[in-house]
Amino acid sequence: MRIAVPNKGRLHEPTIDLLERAGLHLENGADRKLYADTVDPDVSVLFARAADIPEYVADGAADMGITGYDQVREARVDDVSELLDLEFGRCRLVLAAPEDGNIEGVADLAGATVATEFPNITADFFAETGVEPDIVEVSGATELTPHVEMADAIVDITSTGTTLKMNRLAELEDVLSSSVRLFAREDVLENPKVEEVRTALASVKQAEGKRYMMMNVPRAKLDDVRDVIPGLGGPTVMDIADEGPNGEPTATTEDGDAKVAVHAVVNERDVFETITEVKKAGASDILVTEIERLVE
Ligand SMILES: Nc1ncnc2c1ncn2[C@@H]1O[C@H](COP(=O)(O)OP(=O)(O)OP(=O)(O)O)[C@@H](O)[C@H]1O
Ligand SMILES: O=P(O)(O)OC[C@H]1O[C@H](OP(=O)(O)OP(=O)(O)O)[C@H](O)[C@@H]1O
Ligand SMILES: [Mg+2]
Repeated sequence: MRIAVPNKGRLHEPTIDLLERAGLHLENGADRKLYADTVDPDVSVLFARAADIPEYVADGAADMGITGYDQVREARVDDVSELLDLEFGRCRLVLAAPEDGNIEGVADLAGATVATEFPNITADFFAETGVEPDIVEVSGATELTPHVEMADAIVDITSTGTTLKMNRLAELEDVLSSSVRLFAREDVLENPKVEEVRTALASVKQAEGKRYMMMNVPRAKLDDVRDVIPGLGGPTVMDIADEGPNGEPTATTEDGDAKVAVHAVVNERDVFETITEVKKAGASDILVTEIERLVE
């Protein structure tokens, strides 16, 4: 099973990082190599340009791919299926035109010229509107084209909006929302490795924003603590087996009540409030740790 991943650009690092966190550590992948092995002898990696990845997967140079949804749509590939939204590389393709010009909407673009790195997506967008401008394909610096009279408007990527603003361009329409996706060629979907890779990557996404909380709770207070833990499912409750030098239980309250250990998975944003609440309910020795992976 070969996975095509971006060889450079802004998607390279986060993709490699995700594979690592999913347990697919890269080996023999020193700079400028086309291929890398992973710790799994059945999974290797092909480094390719973000824009080429959908075609490489469709043509069989790789079996699975990780790249932007914009690139998958632009490549117009058949026979590939999306498996997972990896939720990074979030951006939008938008139609934009000079702020102080006379293009204020799609209707003003009949007979005009639109420059883009995404001619197929742009053509599909205009086909829906019934307005058919000329579409000029450029390979970068699209934002400059309206200022050198190459185009009246552009369809380009935006995320923070800084580049559009710097080039005095105003957004007119949303064309496509994108994020990075995992996908595979349809004829390999039955291969169990595909599901293994998908589960491994999904488990990293599942764990993001989650924390593991551990605490000791007097048995008598267990219900109170349970009530304030917003865990995924119920918390896990365990007896504490420790014994003191004379065989007596060490995990007891000052009054000699036995304590139990309570473990729970909690959303990161709930941790602060949960600590306050469980302390109030009688918990002590509270520990919060990160979670690498979570398979539900
Ligand atoms: N500003 C952005 N914010 C979020 N995601 C982005 C942004 N720009 C691009 N992307 C996503 O990253 C993908 C690749 O863009 P990137 O700029 O890394 O490569 P590129 O410039 O097309 O590559 P190359 O340098 O090989 O020509 C895009 O197709 C899109 O999905
Ligand atoms: O809304 P913003 O946050 O300003 O992002 C938008 C910019 O990001 C991308 O370029 P990138 O930085 O990848 O440079 P590139 O042209 O070299 O690909 C894209 O092509 C836009 O120009
Ligand atoms: Mg770019």
